[in-house]
Amino acid sequence: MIVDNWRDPVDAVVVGMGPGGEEVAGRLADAGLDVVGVDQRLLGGECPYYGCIPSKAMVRAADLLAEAWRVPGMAGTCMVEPSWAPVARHVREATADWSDKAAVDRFTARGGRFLRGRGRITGPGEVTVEDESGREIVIRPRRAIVLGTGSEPAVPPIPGLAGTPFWTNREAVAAEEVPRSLAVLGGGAVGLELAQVFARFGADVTVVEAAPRLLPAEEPEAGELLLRVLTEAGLTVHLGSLAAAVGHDGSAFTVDTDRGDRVTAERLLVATGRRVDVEGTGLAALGLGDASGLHAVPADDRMRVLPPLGSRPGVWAIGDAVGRGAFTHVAMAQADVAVRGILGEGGPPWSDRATPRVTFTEPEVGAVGLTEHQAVEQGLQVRTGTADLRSGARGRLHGPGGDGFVKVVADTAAGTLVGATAAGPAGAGGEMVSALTLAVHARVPVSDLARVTWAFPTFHRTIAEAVKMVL
Ligand SMILES: Cc1cc2nc3c(=O)[nH]c(=O)nc-3n(C[C@H](O)[C@H](O)[C@H](O)COP(=O)(O)OP(=O)(O)OC[C@H]3O[C@@H](n4cnc5c(N)ncnc54)[C@H](O)[C@@H]3O)c2cc1C
Ligand SMILES: NC(=O)c1ccc[n+]([C@@H]2O[C@H](COP(=O)([O-])OP(=O)(O)OC[C@H]3O[C@@H](n4cnc5c(N)ncnc54)[C@H](O)[C@@H]3O)[C@@H](O)[C@H]2O)c1
Repeated sequence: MIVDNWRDPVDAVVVGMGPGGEEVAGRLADAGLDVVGVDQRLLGGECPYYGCIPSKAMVRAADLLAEAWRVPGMAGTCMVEPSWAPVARHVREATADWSDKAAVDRFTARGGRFLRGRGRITGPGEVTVEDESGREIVIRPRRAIVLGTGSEPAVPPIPGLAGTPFWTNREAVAAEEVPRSLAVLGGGAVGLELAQVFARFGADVTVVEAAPRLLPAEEPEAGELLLRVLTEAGLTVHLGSLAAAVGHDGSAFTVDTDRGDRVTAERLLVATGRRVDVEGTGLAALGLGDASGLHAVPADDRMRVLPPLGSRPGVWAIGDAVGRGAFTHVAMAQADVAVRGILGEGGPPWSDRATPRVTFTEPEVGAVGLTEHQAVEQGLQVRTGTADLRSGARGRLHGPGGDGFVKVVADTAAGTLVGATAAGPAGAGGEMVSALTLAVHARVPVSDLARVTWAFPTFHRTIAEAVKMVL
């Protein structure tokens, strides 16, 4: 093993160059700091290569098909022959064929230096990177170590699963063909977005979800609506079902659930959440307890793991690794807080009070802040209002695919919204929730919201109907 000390002065080392790490490293480089960005895989992380970008390219194609199927009865006749080839091509283009050359060039053009390898903290103020040739490089930055190590698919220890050719999101987005049948473990965002895509392209899809409803982290109304729409479209959904055993005979998977159901499918997608490799960050070298027992990197609301002390650089952590929302916009917002901290600028700390999240199924489910259940659990006096999208003119006109609702959660003592959900046709749920995000973020009094003039005939006029109920 060759161990080398990094010779040039370094101000900051960013370990993990996903959307969060890339933002921190790029902005610090822009500010004139000597920055080394380290990633063991691709500069850009999960989102551009295996997550948001390829999955949304696939969702867009599937939505186009669904709209075309709605032409009969509303706009004439339409012959649609789904083909996966252009989708696979679009995904390859959108991911630059899983090459980060352009991203590395962009980063180095900003003055950063990129090191491909696995980094870990090996002592106070010290990061050791094992590069692809096995060489260990020790870097002692003067100002900051930033952990942006993200998350990876969590694969449950289901008997028989290990060693089978199952898919996670990483294989699913690289699919060159649509499987005849697909079993999906997990009815969260990853599972449902991809389940609907493959079903729309002709796969016979079965979803196995452990919780009693789909999208269990969101309002129950969202899960109920998705269940109805997906089962009407021919998907099979097993709720409250844990996969107890998996088998693979060389051509097909079997999944046996704890409720005695057996699902057989050509492909199996495991979409049961994400895991953070806390131990792999080397946190224990900072004396931060037994890192192997932690599910996320502990950071305060300034994204600090350890503040700078004397000549010792501070340690910051951002993104999926800190376990406070696994979304690209969360990683970017936390990156902004960390950058301001490292550069000694002021500004607000991180808050998830008005963090939006969108599941790009159809109905598309946008949500912000607290669900009703979470608000009650926090001891708030809660009033909710729910209005069907079809109670408005636009929803009624829309025809097939127009299912949706707006639900608002008000804190009656404060007189403001603390959470909201907007579900609607592809594109609409996420866009409708933008207005609600602003309302939660800016703590707009419900009495003011009730006086807003919303354009006619839009889906978002349904917000007015829901808000009336919490006045
Ligand atoms: C299928 C799918 C769809 C998604 N869709 C959306 C969406 O539509 N909208 C949205 O907001 N979010 C979406 N997400 C979530 C989003 O991708 C993540 O929240 C986001 O990528 C997190 O960014 P990050 O910077 O924290 O880390 P990541 O993107 O996870 O990147 C971490 C990087 O760190 C590297 N790394 C880890 N450990 C080390 C180490 N020890 N040394 C060196 N490098 C290391 C990894 O190789 C990786 O490149 C989706 C996720 C998936 C799986
Ligand atoms: N549109 C988006 O913004 C988007 C899209 C995809 C993913 N993401 C992010 O990535 C994260 C991970 O997504 P995900 O869908 O993998 O995780 P998730 O945690 O959202 O959902 C996983 C689901 O799997 C279920 N589950 C767990 N173990 C199971 C088992 N053994 N058998 C059956 N079901 C089981 C859980 O009950 C849960 O509903 C999300 O929380 C989200 O933050 C975001």
